[in-house]
Amino acid sequence: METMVTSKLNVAVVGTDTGVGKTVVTAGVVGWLRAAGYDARAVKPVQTGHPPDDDAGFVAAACGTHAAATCGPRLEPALAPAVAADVADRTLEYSAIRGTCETERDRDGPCVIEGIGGLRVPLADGQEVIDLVADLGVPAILVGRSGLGTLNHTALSVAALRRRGVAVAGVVLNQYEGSTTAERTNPEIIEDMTECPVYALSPVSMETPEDVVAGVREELPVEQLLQTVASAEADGNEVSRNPTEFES
Ligand SMILES: Nc1ncnc2c1ncn2[C@@H]1O[C@H](COP(=O)(O)OP(=O)(O)OP(=O)(O)O)[C@@H](O)[C@H]1O
Ligand SMILES: C[C@H](N)[C@@H](CCCCCC(=O)O)NC(=O)O
Ligand SMILES: [Mg+2]
Repeated sequence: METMVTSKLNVAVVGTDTGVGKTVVTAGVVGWLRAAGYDARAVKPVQTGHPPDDDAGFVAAACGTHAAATCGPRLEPALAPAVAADVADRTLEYSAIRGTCETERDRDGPCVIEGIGGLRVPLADGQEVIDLVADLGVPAILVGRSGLGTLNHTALSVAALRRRGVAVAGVVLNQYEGSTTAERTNPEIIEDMTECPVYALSPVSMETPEDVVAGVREELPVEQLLQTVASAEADGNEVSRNPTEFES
């Protein structure tokens, strides 16, 4: 399959919640792009829960170079950025956060912006994660859980992104094992509900950060996913494809 990825591919990897796998998917996408010869870089607009949380550090380690990721302000409280800033008596400025992401978006090479928690997470100055994604004008990949409960979270998140004019290039149902009826039926139901391409990412080895890149590349059709991103970015529309074949 000819790679349609352009050197200027930009995408936001957002989630239905915190802890759903945005960093794992980001590491896999950036790792795939860098292995394909693109100077791809992830940007974490704000990192809270730091330490120990360090998403940019994880992506950099997974890709074997600090050039693979960068991070905005880091705050210690494991809370929404606006709340963490309040608790830690720090000041966050939305314009600065947005400016950093715009600089990364406009540099040469693909840019992968990772969200913070889910979409309605307060960032700064009354702005939320979804406002940043909309302001950056890039398509999104939505990462969600695979099991019971994800229909609601995923459909609500896709609707919120669309209401803001954000093209949803695909949904990644993470840690998919197909071990429950909900898991097995969710991908096609979500495709019907959202008309988004749905990709299932199985559990991958987290032994080392590098394992994650190899695992995601093995489990996720990254090239196909990035082609839907490239199409969505090129014409701002969303792409749909034939219903996914999942054993049920
Ligand atoms: N496909 C996977 N296979 C195995 N473990 C996974 C997978 N995806 C996520 N995990 C586990 O879930 C944890 C949380 O994933 P991740 O850090 O990517 O979530 P996140 O959405 O980026 O969270 P945050 O909102 O804090 O940024 C990982 O540290 C890992 O332990
Ligand atoms: C601490 C977590 N890791 C995450 C913050 C998640 C905020 C969730 C807020 C909420 O939805 O209740 N921070 C981050 O992704 O930088
Ligand atoms: Mg993360």
